[in-house]
Amino acid sequence: MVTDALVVTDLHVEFSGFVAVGGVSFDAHPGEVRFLIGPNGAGKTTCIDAITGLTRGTGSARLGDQELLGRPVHKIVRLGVGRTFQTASVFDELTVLQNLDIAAGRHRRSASLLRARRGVGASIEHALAETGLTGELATPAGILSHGQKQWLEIAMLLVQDARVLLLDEPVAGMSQDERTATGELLQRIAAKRIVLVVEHDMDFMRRFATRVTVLHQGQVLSQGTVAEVQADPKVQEVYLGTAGAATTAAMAVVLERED
Ligand SMILES: Nc1ncnc2c1ncn2[C@@H]1O[C@H](COP(=O)(O)OP(=O)(O)OP(=O)(O)O)[C@@H](O)[C@H]1O
Repeated sequence: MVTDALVVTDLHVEFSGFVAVGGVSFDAHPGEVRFLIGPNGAGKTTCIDAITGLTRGTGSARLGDQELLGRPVHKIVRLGVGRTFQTASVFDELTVLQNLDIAAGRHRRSASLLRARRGVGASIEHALAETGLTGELATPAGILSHGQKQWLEIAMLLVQDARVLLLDEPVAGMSQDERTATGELLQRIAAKRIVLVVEHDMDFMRRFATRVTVLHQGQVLSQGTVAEVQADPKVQEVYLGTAGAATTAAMAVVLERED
């Protein structure tokens, strides 16, 4: 399965007259780990919210020949667009397998959990192996490490066979090893699916992004490879100037390393 491109054109989102996203265009293809970065309030999450139908946007967001904007959330999910949130939204009291069952739309009675392994479907088996969670099948999600919870969310999207994975700050709060494992996981997933990552972590972006779009105040500031974006004086000004205090230090480190 190789999916079509996601093409966002002239996306606008307003909140009571405030322009949060003011004409953003970018595209994402299978085979690349696509990053959306920018200072706090740049409009990154709002772009994802609009693409997934949580927020009303105008312009266009097409997956292949299907327009996503204007469709209800469940129809967009059915077209194969999945997302994660900044805070993992797994069911803590349920096991890893039960969470994956829910994602797969399956209902498994408690008694059958005892024979859980035998009843694991191929798609769940694959998602568990891909995300390194095979050994955690019967673990309640609530006691997984922070990184494992994020991987479970990604596994849930794989079980749903999402063609597009929109990931909002997937490595926030992760250890260095977990970040590396996540980056490698995203590279594997991106071979056949569209992976779009919203991140603040510049080191992670630098290691794993194939193409980057930099947003600033609801507009595209710069777009290109990591090297191109880092060399762009506009990006340097935003990250090293007055804007984006939270990410300035991180970007500065990246820029220094590039020298
Ligand atoms: N529901 C809403 N109502 C009003 N304003 C909103 C709403 N959601 C977002 N905004 C505003 O839109 C702008 C863009 O927010 P958004 O969350 O998309 O930024 P972001 O780039 O994802 O930032 P961060 O990195 O801090 O998550 C911000 O100024 C934010 O305050």
